[in-house]
Amino acid sequence: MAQINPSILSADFARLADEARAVEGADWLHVDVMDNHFVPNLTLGVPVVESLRKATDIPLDCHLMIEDPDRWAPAYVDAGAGSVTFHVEAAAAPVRLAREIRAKGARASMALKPATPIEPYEDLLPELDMVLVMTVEPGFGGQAFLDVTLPKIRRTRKLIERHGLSLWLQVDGGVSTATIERCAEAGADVFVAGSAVYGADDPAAAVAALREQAERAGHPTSPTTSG
Ligand SMILES: O=C(CO)[C@@H](O)[C@H](O)COP(=O)(O)O
Ligand SMILES: [Co+2]
Repeated sequence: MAQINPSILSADFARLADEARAVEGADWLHVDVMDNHFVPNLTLGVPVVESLRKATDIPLDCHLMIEDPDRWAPAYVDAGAGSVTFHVEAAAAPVRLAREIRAKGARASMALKPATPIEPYEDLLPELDMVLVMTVEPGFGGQAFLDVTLPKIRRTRKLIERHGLSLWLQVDGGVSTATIERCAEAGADVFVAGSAVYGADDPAAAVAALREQAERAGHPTSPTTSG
């Protein structure tokens, strides 16, 4: 089944608990952590993740857009994240970091900015539970989807298949009813959507519509779309 992860970056930060509950049919809640160094924007950190964990039953998918994730990522597992994504461009020791995240009980995920190729990191795939291919430059919600990332989604799906792995392949940035089919056809099976969900009159209905569209277009061999 295709998974839809609403990004709270597009939610009302003064009402985060309510905003989390507004999408309770969603698979994961995507939490964008930005440090104003790795990206030119600042959002939230460990205490907010701890509070969100208490406020909702949806598992938390923390996307760390921060420098030195080797140092900070484990604290997000302790705070209650079920999945922690670090940017490979920022990680000093990605294998060690992925192992540490998994050893602490969360899913480990590696993100790639639009211009970062997957091929140099092929050997890391068995250490991971998910790869995130960014479909906009990280830092802000509401940006236009970058079509130039579609070939990388396809190549990443092929590498996952070649290695016989059941990794999830997440896309994040500009995902909407206008772009989700292209992502699903290319092989993505986990879809982050911020403005397309929280900008809708009925966020829960927007999640359901996106999921249905992704499943119809889904790549036949991706583990989450083939049942
Ligand atoms: O990580 C990021 C942005 O850096 C995302 O998770 C955005 O929050 C997605 O927002 P939309 O592009 O869907 O509005
Ligand atoms: Co994100």
